[in-house]
Amino acid sequence: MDLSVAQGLLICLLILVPLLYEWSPTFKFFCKMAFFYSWILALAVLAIPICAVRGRNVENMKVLQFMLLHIKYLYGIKIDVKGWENFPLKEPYVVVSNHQSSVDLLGMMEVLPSRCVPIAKRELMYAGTAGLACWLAGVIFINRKKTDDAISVMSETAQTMLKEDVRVWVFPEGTRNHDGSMLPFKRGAFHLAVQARVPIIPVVMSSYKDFYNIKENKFTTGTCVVRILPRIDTKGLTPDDVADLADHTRQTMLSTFLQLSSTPCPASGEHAGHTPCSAERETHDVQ
Ligand SMILES: CCCCCC/C=C\CCCCCCCCCC(=O)SCCNC(=O)CCNC(=O)[C@H](O)C(C)(C)COP(=O)(O)OP(=O)(O)OC[C@H]1O[C@@H](n2cnc3c(N)ncnc32)[C@H](O)[C@@H]1OP(=O)(O)O
Ligand SMILES: CCCCCCCC/C=C\CCCCCCCC(=O)OC[C@@H](O)COP(=O)(O)O
Repeated sequence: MDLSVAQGLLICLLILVPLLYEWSPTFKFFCKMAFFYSWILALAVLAIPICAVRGRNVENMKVLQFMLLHIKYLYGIKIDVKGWENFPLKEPYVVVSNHQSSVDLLGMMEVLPSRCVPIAKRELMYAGTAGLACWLAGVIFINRKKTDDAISVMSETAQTMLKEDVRVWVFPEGTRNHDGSMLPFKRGAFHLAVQARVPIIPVVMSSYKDFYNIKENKFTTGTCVVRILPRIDTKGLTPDDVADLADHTRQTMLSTFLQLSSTPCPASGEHAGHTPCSAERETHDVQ
């Protein structure tokens, strides 16, 4: 290509891209998401050799946490954490949290306790450098398509938690949920807590609707409130109690989520397990 044509094209791009970025919310959203994932992949390149020195080790999660903490500043997202005192200082526990989007990574890194590893879908292990960094940091991968395999990994995890003093972070909805509510909870996290006889610490991240909406291609600056709720003990519970434990935890988290997000009452029956939100607001007194 003629040099002057190439220069002309480059100049056009340099002018057009910023203009498009300002004018088209869709383009802006796409750029912000693309940068989010690319930046994480690039940071992982730095993290891998540092983590590799220790080998696969939960202490490496501190390296990832430290390297990811600044991303909220790049995106102008303020994270307001309340309830730090509810994280027990010493013992292992299972953290359960709502899952709206990959942006949850920011809130998660803000409050991730020491020696705490997330349970993630197996596909994440193959996400290039990010997958390798996660593996080195001890992220527990489960195959969601093979329930028996997932259950046996979680049973092994119960042993590991006690033997190696590890905490586990689970998204009990089992998938991302963009609709401003919470899906019914899967039971793995609750079986895990009952098997290991450790408490559950619910963590609720407020709705991103004011600054992030995948359907509307919206990604602006904003504030997310992260609320760490009081522990829910599981001592003396048996597998027969797991369903009630999961329902109780979900009700507590959902009512907190609605309060934090000031979500208007969803139409009844939007998801199985919902109670009218006005009733929830009355019955749950957020700490
Ligand atoms: C610096 C650079 C850094 C670079 C990269 C860094 C990037 C990030 C840093 C790390 C951060 C990573 C963040 C990763 C987040 C990823 C989030 C996710 O991937 S979410 C998706 C994966 N997680 C989950 O799915 C967890 C929740 N799922 C469950 O708990 C499920 O129950 C299950 C997966 C165990 C099984 O699901 P399913 O097949 O759908 O079946 P169910 O209906 O739920 O259960 C079937 C019956 O089995 C019973 N059950 C479940 N678990 C157990 C168990 N452990 N023991 C015994 N029985 C169990 C369950 O009760 C059901 O029986 P029932 O009779 O119906 O009650
Ligand atoms: C050479 C291969 C290149 C692969 C490029 C992959 C790009 C990925 C880049 C970075 C990974 C960042 C990790 C962010 C973690 C976000 C966790 C997340 O949100 O997982 C989704 C999972 O909870 C539920 O998945 P689904 O909603 O069921 O789906």
